[in-house]
Formats: sequence, structure tokens, C-alpha cells
Amino acid sequence: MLCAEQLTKKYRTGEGVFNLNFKVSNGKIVGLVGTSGSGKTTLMRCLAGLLEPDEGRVLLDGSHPNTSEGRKKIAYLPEQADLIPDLTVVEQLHFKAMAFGHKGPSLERIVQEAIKAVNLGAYAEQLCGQLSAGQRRRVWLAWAVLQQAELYLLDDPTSGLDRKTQKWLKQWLDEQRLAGNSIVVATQHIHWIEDIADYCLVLEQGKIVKRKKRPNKLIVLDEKLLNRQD
Ligand SMILES: Nc1ncnc2c1ncn2[C@@H]1O[C@H](COP(=O)(O)OP(=O)(O)OP(=O)(O)O)[C@@H](O)[C@H]1O
Repeated sequence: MLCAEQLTKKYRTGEGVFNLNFKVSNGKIVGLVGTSGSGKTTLMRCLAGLLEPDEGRVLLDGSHPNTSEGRKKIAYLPEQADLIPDLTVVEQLHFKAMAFGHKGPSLERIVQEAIKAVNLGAYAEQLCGQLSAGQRRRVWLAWAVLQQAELYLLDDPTSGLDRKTQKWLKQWLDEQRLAGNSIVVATQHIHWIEDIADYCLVLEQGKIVKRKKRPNKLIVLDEKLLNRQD
């Protein structure tokens, strides 16, 4: 479980995030929603253990997130996809998978599965520096897929994504939830996240101004199941 307790991170300008308290249980999706500058990235970096709070703390299963144990559990995907322009898509993903400890046939399999998941097969041999913004974002999502983490922190994941990939992403997030993993998604698009998130935190000027729980509505992921006669 991830906990933010009285979390404050203040920049010299006086901006930042202030006295935030919330929990993300295993198997839950939480949306962090707010306009530009509301503090989403600051909070995400604190949750990933990359920014040290001035007050309060972040705990992942009772420990600081930036320990060797914590780093194995967290997949943090920042707003900007940090890809090496001279590597092909497949080389880039090999490189990332190796950094996460995969090797041999399992490395090859996991890279191919990630490429297939985000529908990047046609671009597998293309240099990352020659991809469009949306294609780069898909490589970035493939990077999330191959990490096989317990906690996913996704900052602005839908930016530049076509509808098909946005739909796939929702399905993938739902699969992660069913597998018991936790996800925090920072986005300006409340309509995209609110029908999949278990709850949303609305941020304004670094403070939580609203907590929105998902209404109890039936989500139809597979219509065949509904129409089954057994
Ligand atoms: N390193 C920094 N030094 C000073 N101020 C900063 C720094 N980083 C962010 N800020 C300020 O803190 C506030 C929150 O920024 P943050 O990047 O967390 O917002 P955000 O909600 O992620 O915005 P966006 O949706 O545009 O990415 C902004 O007003 C920003 O100008």
C-alpha cells in the first residue's frame, strides 16, 4: 500500500503541494486530476521518491519508496518520454528490460509482448529519434508494460495517444488492477480517468479540493459475458 501523510513540498517560489493525505490500496486505480500547474508532477515525483518532501512523508509498504526494494516495486513514467534517439524501438526496449534484470529468452519474449501490446510492431526497427510524439508515447507505455511492477505512477499517459491506444490503456490499467497492482494516473482529463479510477483526487494550487469516488456503475468489458445463457 502507498500512503501520503501530511505531504508538503514547497518550491522557493512558494508553489508546490501542501499537506496532502491519501492512501492507494493494492488493486486500486487513483486519478490525480488538475489543471496545468496544480501540482500533479510534483506529487508524482514525491510518490516515486525522487523529490524529498519538506514535511510529512510517503510510505510504500511501510518504507521510503526510494530504497532498492521500493525501486523494484515502482514503475514511474514521467511526463516526457526519455528515449535514446539513436536506438531502434526494439533496442530501446531491450535496454530498458535489461536494466530491470531480464535476460535470455525471457528478455526477448517480454520485449515482443510489450511491442505487441501497444501495437508498435510496424515501427519496431525504426529509430526512436524518428518517431512521432504519439509513437514515442507508445514506446514509453511499452516500457511500463515490461516493468511488471506493483505500483505504476503514470504522469499524463494519454498525451498524444490515438483513441485506439487510449482504449487499450484503459483495458491494461484494469488488468493491472485485477492482478492486485496499484496505479496512480496524473492527468488533466477527468473524463478519461473517472470511469476507470476507483477514486479521483482533484488538485488545485497544490491542495486536494475534492475526492470523487467512482459511481457504482456496471462496466461492460466483455458483452459476450452479459449475453451468456448458462
Ligand atoms: N523546480 C521548480 N521550481 C520552482 N517551481 C516549480 C518547480 N517545478 C514546478 N514548479 C511550480 O510548481 C507548480 C506545480 O507544478 P507541477 O509541474 O507539479 O504541475 P502540474 O500539475 O504537473 O502541471 P502540468 O499539468 O502542466 O504538467 C507550478 O506552478 C510550477 O510552476
